[in-house]
Amino acid sequence: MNIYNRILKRNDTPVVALGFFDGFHVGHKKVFEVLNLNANRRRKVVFTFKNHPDKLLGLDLRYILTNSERLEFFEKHGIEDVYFIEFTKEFMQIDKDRFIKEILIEKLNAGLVVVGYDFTFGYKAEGNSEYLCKKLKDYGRECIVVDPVTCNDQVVSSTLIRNLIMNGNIQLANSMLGYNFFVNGIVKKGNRIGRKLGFPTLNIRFDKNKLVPKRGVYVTNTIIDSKRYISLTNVGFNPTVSKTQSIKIETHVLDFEEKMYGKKIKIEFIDFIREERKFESLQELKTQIEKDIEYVKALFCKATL
Ligand SMILES: Cc1cc2nc3c(=O)[nH]c(=O)nc-3n(C[C@H](O)[C@H](O)[C@H](O)COP(=O)(O)O)c2cc1C
Ligand SMILES: Nc1ncnc2c1ncn2[C@@H]1O[C@H](COP(=O)(O)OP(=O)(O)OP(=O)(O)O)[C@@H](O)[C@H]1O
Repeated sequence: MNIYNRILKRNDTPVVALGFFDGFHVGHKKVFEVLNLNANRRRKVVFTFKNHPDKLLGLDLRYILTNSERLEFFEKHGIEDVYFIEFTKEFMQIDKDRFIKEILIEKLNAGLVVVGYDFTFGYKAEGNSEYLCKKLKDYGRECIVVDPVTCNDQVVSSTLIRNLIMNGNIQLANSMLGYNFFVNGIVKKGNRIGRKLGFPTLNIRFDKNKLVPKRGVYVTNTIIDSKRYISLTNVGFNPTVSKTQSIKIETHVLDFEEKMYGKKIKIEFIDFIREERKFESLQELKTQIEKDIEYVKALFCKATL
């Protein structure tokens, strides 16, 4: 897959999907399915931004997928060329008609454009999918608008999924994503209290733009060297043992003892177990973690019956 940071003039007539696609949820997947089905041997292209437009407008936004994870999803779904553009104050000034004429027609030479029902574009998001298709047809180009994809009677969106994850509603978020929400990280040194407690944990360093689930304890899968292990993950400040205000993600992997510093792991979130609490003593924390582990072990026993 080619990644372009500038928009160069094309001579072929590619099929183009438009959007930010954070999370690559089931609605986004549908857009890509429609693109693939209608490509007819034309090159499959995505036009997207590196940074979310709302971030430039001052919103403190964390992403469901980091940029490299988002690019991986594009590649897995058949995309050949990505226009991965910085959303700047200058770009923001481009109005809807200039976007269609100068970018989609004169530069990308799009033969077909695929967007979802709620796609907006151009200065102040004044263009919508209906306007886009009408104009593209005037230029003799094809355009398809994908109907809203729903889950549990709700229209799926990146914003909704971010809120579910931030509120600990991982199961519904995962249904809407079509895969388990995950955080990739590199194992770093912790305070080495876990080992003393009898529950060693892998503490991770992760992308500062990655969305972090609500503080608490989760049932997770940890993927190490392509192997999947059942694990329990704590997201929070470890208030029982520390005064830090920076959020930590650490996972206790069941039946796993290896040294891991510097290695890459992936933590997939399955379900929220409980809030993170400040315990009066290490012994109370230890007793609670023992209960958490019993709870998770019982879950997986039932699952294998
Ligand atoms: C399953 C699990 C649940 C945890 N729950 C809490 C909690 O409720 N409150 C808390 O202060 N720390 C909690 N922790 C974090 C522990 O304080 C932390 O793992 C321990 O201090 C070891 O940290 P270290 O790896 O930096 O040495 C939890 C950790 C795990 C693995
Ligand atoms: N549920 C959905 N069904 C069909 N198409 C969708 C759905 N959600 C998004 N799309 C389409 O996917 C493309 C990328 O959308 P975008 O990145 O804005 O995601 P979003 O989920 O709509 O995000 P937000 O919550 O910020 O509105 C757009 O063309 C959009 O219309």
